[in-house]
Amino acid sequence: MEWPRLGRVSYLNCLPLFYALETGQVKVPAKIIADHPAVLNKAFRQGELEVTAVSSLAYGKFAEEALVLPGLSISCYGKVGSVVLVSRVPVAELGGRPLSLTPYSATSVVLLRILLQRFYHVAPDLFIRPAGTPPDWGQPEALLAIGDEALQVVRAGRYPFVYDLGEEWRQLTGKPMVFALWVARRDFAAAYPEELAGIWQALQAARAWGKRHPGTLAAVGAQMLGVEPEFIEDYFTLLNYDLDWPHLEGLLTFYRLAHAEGLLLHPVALEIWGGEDEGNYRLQSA
Ligand SMILES: C=C(O[C@@H]1C=C(C(=O)O)C=C[C@H]1O)C(=O)O
Repeated sequence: MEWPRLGRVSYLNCLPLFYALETGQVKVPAKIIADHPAVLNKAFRQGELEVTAVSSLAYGKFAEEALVLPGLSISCYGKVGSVVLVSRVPVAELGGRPLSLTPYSATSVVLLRILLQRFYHVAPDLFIRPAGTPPDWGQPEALLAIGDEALQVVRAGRYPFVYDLGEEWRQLTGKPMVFALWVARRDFAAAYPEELAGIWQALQAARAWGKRHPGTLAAVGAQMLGVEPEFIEDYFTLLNYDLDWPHLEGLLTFYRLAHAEGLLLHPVALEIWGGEDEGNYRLQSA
């Protein structure tokens, strides 16, 4: 086959995992494709990506088609910086008022709806802004943004009330928030286990490279976003790429609440790829 296609989120949040791959410091046997999470979710389902980051919520919907790569995620424990609700008024006053949702996310939209229903007890008038429009399109009272857009919206400081959804989730559940998982198509894992192992190892090696070079990542990220390196260095300390027990607990809690609120139609049977020789590991959300 041609080189497998490896999807990454096109935001700074993936720079610590991908910089070493994209600059050739670590070789990866795959073709890298960068896009918004919502686009990657869809491309994976359509068979256009063999391995990719997908929104955790999206995985919950099509778990039977995908295996989760072990030890990898896009997560936070507490503040994340790049998944935010910003508002002109306190969230408790948003009832019936227009709240714009990013078109690029799956997890964060459901996370926000869980928070609105269970935590804030308020029902704003939610609408999804069209792709390609700026975050304040339609002059909403409040808006949900993710990724670099979220970083920029917060920095611009035009909204007095800022709710970091990683932090809000921690306050509600005490758990890490897993925004995205890395998944492989089942047919690809079955037919090309060595290739998949090669991609997984490259991701781990690239991430280790990133940990050893925080100054380089901060400088590169700063240039991409047009901000000072210290800002990016601080931001990267908020992001976490592990998938340990606390993450899995956070993920299962997220699936359970999404299901309870009618935002996910069924519980999720999670299956983590065991590598070339080990069996897969199965977990079931309540
Ligand atoms: C932490 C983030 O998490 C992201 C949020 C996602 C979602 O809401 O579906 C998916 C992937 C991540 O990019 C971010 O966007 O910065």
